[in-house]
Amino acid sequence: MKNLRGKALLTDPAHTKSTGFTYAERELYGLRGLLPYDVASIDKQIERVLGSLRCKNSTIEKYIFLNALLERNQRLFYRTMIDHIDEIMPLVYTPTVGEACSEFAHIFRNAQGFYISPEDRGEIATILKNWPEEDIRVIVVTDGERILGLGDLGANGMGIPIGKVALYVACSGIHPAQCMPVMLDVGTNNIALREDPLYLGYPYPRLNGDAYRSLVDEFVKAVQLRYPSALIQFEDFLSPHAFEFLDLYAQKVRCFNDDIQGTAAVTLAGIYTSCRITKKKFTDLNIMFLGTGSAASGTAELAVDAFRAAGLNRSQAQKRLWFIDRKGLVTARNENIKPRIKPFAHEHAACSFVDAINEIKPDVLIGATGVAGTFTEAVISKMSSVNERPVIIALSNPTSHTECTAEQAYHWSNGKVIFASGSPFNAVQFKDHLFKPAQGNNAYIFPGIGLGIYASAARLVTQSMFLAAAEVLASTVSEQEIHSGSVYPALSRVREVSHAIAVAVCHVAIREELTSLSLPEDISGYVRSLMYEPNY
Ligand SMILES: NC(=O)c1ccc[n+]([C@@H]2O[C@H](COP(=O)([O-])OP(=O)(O)OC[C@H]3O[C@@H](n4cnc5c(N)ncnc54)[C@H](O)[C@@H]3O)[C@@H](O)[C@H]2O)c1
Ligand SMILES: O=C(O)C[C@H](O)C(=O)O
Ligand SMILES: [Mg+2]
Repeated sequence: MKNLRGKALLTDPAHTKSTGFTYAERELYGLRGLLPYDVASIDKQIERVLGSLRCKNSTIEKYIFLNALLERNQRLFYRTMIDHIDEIMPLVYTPTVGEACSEFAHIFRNAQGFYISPEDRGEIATILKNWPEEDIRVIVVTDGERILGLGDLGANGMGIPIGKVALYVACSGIHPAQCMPVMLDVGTNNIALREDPLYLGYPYPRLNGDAYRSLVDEFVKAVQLRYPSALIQFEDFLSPHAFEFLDLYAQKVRCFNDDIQGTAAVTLAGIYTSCRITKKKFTDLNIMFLGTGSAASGTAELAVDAFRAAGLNRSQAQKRLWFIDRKGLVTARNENIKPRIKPFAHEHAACSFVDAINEIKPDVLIGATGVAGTFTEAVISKMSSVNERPVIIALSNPTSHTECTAEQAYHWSNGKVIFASGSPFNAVQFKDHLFKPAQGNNAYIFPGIGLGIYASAARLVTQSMFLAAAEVLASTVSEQEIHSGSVYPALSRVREVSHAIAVAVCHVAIREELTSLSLPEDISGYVRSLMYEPNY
């Protein structure tokens, strides 16, 4: 415990137990007189935390309160989060984190995470040595250009890596000291931010072209030097940069893009589970996407792998996937089709979104636009008229940017829809049924992927790992959850899910010869032994 004593120990967030120090510890560490009489159990402290939390009037105040707790007492924060994940996750992650990013410069208290600006060019490897931890296993990095559906938030986007790191710890048990949030602050094209006198970031237009790419490259290389065991998670980069960096680095370093690959796996899992409700065969499904960006094309690409694994050839698989953009159906006749969308631009007459649903009759509709209200009543009614049980996944975050709300989905489909959404919604009473929509968020995937990479020390992160993660996630959904309309397991089981995903990742790493570790026979027990449990 770093020989901490007295006030220094009491105020050290990683080591304090606050009122939880026993009398013997108070004697030993020079804490007598520094604490009130009562020795509180962690459960009693949690009760106090929840009492104060629930008095706050707004979600942003709750965010600030929880962040302050994290800075004060790490173990208490994570124990509270793990034990009350349904209540806490939406406050430290999506959707509140969106609000926190928008307000970041105004609610800022203390720097968390690592900031790199263009002025650090040529010195990134050197300044990385300022980070106090020696054994980093997970780095979540953003350049803030596509923060959820909120657009370019510049350095305010740091809230996202901080939130994702909290999920790594709470949802898969990677130790907080081994996770690092990073902001590649290359400027912002958001003029309102640059003009905000309180803005904390590099107050210039975004770097672009070679200047931008070479800074990202320097960062990736510096990480290999300073933290060779780290996994780099690219987060909330705008496409096409998102794809560009994935294509450039995925075969060279231990990295993945969460918006492309993590999202693909969670969405695919939801589709797999929906087949248990609809009784449709997976390989018979037609899937339609609204939006042609990272999340949608990443999902389509993983779906191709899934269809192929289930017996279709590549061309048959691609034909099951359809894209809608702002102008309607993307067909082979369109001009300037994005390279990643080309395989899914099929021969078809041009038509509107609703007409495309009528003609193609997709079983599954996925929204990844970042634009609220794009699943209109006409869209949902049409999905319900061509399907007995339409499957609709509105991925966009935060809640204010969702393609449709859960309430709209159940009402407009007359209770027929199987619905999931990127941001959480409360249960919806429709007629005599209480629907509990599930949260289709990559939070079910990336923590387990990270833990699996940590455990296996795999050199690379591969598509097969995401495919395996999707299968594992789908397999964890219980019959009861399915009955209540959920295609994902309850959040309260997310650690169990992450553990299972990590075990699957280890198996893929062995199968694909990506690890030089000789993993113990009991991989499940081994992975569990790595999971941090915040207790005193
Ligand atoms: N639930 C999750 O786990 C999860 C994961 C990743 C992304 N997302 C969310 O998905 C959204 C999109 O993320 P992305 O990374 O794919 O962004 P992106 O910018 O790469 O893609 C957005 C796409 O939507 C299209 N679009 C915008 N408005 C449209 C409209 N009215 N009609 C049709 N298409 C339209 C854009 O042209 C673009 O192709 C964001 O809100 C993000 O928060 C959710
Ligand atoms: O951050 C989230 O909640 C999911 C996803 O990574 C997103 O960008 O929306
Ligand atoms: Mg994201």
